[in-house]
Amino acid sequence: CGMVLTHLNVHPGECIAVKGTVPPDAKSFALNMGRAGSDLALHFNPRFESHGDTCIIICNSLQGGEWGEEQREPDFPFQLGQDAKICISFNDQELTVAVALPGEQQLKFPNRLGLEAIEFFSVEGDFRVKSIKFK
Ligand SMILES: C=CCO[C@@H]1O[C@H](CO)[C@@H](O[C@@H]2O[C@H](CO)[C@H](O)[C@H](OCc3cn(Cc4cccc(/C=C/CN=C(N)N)c4)nn3)[C@H]2O)[C@H](O)[C@H]1NC(C)=O
Repeated sequence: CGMVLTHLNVHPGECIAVKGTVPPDAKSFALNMGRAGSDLALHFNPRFESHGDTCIIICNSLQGGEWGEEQREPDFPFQLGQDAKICISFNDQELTVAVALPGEQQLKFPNRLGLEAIEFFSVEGDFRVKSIKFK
């Protein structure tokens, strides 16, 4: 039910810079990127309180509609009610998610799909996008 961008053709070395706000009552949001909604190199899912998880970032891939093995990141830079700036880039080895607001944190996730271009990008759940820039 969130924003969906397609036909993006983002290549290694370029980045997707998303700015937005986390609502004060947020439970969870997700940034998804890859070839299509069912073919994600990265599902980046900060959980404030969801699925029994509290303040943890879940990363995973989705191939042909099947989830891979979760990567669970306890370093949690997001704060309820605060703005956030998230820059996503990738190469043949990994995807990098740099959270520049609040704080400064980088998170890496293997490029399991061997993705060569990010065509699809979506935002789901409790995150109000203010701007998206392609750099
Ligand atoms: C312990 C039992 C077995 O283990 C659990 O098994 C679950 C099912 O596999 C995993 O959960 C799954 O994990 C996946 C990643 O791996 C995806 O995140 C998936 O969600 C897909 C999905 C996305 N979307 C859209 C969306 C995304 C974010 C927020 C909202 C809406 C927020 C509404 N806002 C409110 N209410 N304020 C909506 N919906 N579903 C989630 O179901 C758990 O992690 C896992 N837990 C552990 C500890 O292992």
